[in-house]
Amino acid sequence: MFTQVNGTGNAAVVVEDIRKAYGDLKAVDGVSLSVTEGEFFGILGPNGAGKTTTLEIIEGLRQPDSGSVRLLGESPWPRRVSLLPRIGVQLQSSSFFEKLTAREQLETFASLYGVNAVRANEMLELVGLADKADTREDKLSGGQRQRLSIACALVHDPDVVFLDEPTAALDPQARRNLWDVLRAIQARGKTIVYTTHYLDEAEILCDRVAIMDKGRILAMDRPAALVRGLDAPTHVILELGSLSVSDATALPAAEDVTEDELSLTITTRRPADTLSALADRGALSGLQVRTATLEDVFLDLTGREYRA
Ligand SMILES: Nc1ncnc2c1ncn2[C@@H]1O[C@H](COP(=O)(O)OP(=O)(O)OP(=O)(O)O)[C@@H](O)[C@H]1O
Repeated sequence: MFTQVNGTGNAAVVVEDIRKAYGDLKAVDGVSLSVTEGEFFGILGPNGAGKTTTLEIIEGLRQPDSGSVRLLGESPWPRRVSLLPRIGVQLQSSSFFEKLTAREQLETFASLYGVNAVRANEMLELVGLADKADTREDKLSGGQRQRLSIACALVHDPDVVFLDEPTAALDPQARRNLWDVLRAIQARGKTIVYTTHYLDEAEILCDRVAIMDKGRILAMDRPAALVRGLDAPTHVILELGSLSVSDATALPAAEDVTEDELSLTITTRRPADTLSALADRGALSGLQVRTATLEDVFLDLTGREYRA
């Protein structure tokens, strides 16, 4: 009934060649992907890349012009009621019931799904809002409201959770708190499909990512595999004065050495060799190591600097 993906498990989502145009604009231009059950899958890309449109087509909220989607083995379009209890959807702009507290919002969603209201408290715990249970939604901070909307998407214990830019517009601390929530959701065995324009975040959270630009997927793999595939050099940065430029240049695998008023930077493609030689010399003071990131992958794929 489900399609096997690389023999690792069942496919929760299978998308084949979906397209959606708005007039002349090809918002989604031939996207194919599959997501395995239990996987944390990220759809990444700058504003306007087509992430939301892709997600909404998978969720069954939008009809593609062509192509096919299987969600938990079923076609989500036209709207399929049997799928609704099995999927949780958090939209970019979440709407709540007016004048209800956080707990009441969740209890209302729970009752719509015929779920025991006890789940409301569990969800408040999961998203770290237990102490805000009796606070009205319009009195919550932006980050707390995001977490409440995720709790609402989860209250009926769906198998697949869709989150559209859940960490957008959050301050760094709130983003990190939400990462813990997302990890906790995955630890419960849920499949997560989420969009973000934060490449650094996706690199940390996702099992696999699809990098989108202008309606197309440019690359899809584990973040580490995408970065490794670049064969980009590592920068080993030391405190100024820990080593002379000529000594640094003579280190094994050192390709380039530069100095500025604060630090000495050694460029290498074999960081282990360079670092062990530095350790032998006791010259590791102020050590920082910078490897390539998904932003470098985006630059490599598009020839443009990544701008969220
Ligand atoms: N209903 C619509 N009518 C016309 N154009 C649309 C509509 N929805 C989206 N678009 C356009 O399609 C393109 C893709 O939009 P989409 O929202 O899918 O991108 P996105 O990657 O999610 O961007 P963002 O991060 O800004 O949400 C954009 O150029 C957008 O302006």
